[in-house]
Amino acid sequence: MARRGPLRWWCAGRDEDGRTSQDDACARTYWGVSLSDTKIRIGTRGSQLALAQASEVRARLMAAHDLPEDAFSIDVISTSGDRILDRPLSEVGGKGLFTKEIEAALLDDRIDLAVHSSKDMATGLPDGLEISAFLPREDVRDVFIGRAAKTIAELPEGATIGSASLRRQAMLKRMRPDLDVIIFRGNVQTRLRKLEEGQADGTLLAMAGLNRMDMQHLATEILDPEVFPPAPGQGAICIESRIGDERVKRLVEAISDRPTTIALTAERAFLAELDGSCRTPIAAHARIAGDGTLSLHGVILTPDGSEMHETRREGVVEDAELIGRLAGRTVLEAAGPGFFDGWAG
Ligand SMILES: NCc1[nH]cc(CCC(=O)O)c1CC(=O)O
Repeated sequence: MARRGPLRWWCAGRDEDGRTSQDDACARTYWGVSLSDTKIRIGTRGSQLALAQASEVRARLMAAHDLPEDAFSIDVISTSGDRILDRPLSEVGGKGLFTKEIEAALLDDRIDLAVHSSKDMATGLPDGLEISAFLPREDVRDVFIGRAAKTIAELPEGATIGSASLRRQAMLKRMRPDLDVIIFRGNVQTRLRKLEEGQADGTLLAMAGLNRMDMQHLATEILDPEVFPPAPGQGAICIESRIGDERVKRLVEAISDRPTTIALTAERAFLAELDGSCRTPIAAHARIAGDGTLSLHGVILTPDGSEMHETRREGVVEDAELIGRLAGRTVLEAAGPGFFDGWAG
């Protein structure tokens, strides 16, 4: 892959007297390469949540490597998922929608690393790219934001709930078959505006996103992940980069979180085993207990919630991938061959 010039890295270095200067004389040597004029380009979507996540990555990298803010640029890339707002994701082509254009920028060497919500990432990445780090996981739970009532249980008969997530729709329908779920696409701000306009009596969002935008006060009910398990990867920011880009690899290694990486390995293996896309309601939640045991809760449902298969599996963290795969196989077997027919389309 073509690389831009020498491996130099812009750095507002400090000389011995603490003065800040930017010339080569002050450039520190970083992993044997001189720090000079090249910024680390962070690619991200442009939503408020995406920008909050990109800033968090930048802040962690600055702290881990003692770098100034302007050693980085945050480059906003618009994705088809941001532009197509009138159809559910499952109809327009699934998970790749929020990542395709950003991955193209990585492959073209227009950015150096991409910041994503892990739950928006397909299990198969384009050739040449890898997930090089998972950040420490935020709250994994879903929340209900209600207008007609504070909790799902208290909603009036036949209330309308806005959501674009098949998983949330299926689990809601399972709890309350009388509810009417309508498509709510768009970023968090768009969905909240639709709710305010009265287009629905409530919506469901991830606590993690609200926390990152300092909007946690909007939640009227926090849902128990045992009863309402999250999407695989929910609450975890990941960094995607080019395979073989040693500079980025070493840069992000310092902010990678091991427990999150292990949990996400299990959840994403579960998803991969089910060949999960946005067309399949799938939930998965992996945790590491105090004694170091990894446990995974995996669920699949029909979109109307009428049928659900779940499994729980435990093991050692080294078996994260295997635990996810076996859990996937277990629910597939329980569901039987006809489960995905008819609606998986
Ligand atoms: N598909 C949108 C999306 N992707 C990740 C999050 C939340 C943040 C996270 O899970 O890390 C959201 C919004 C939501 O579901 O409320």
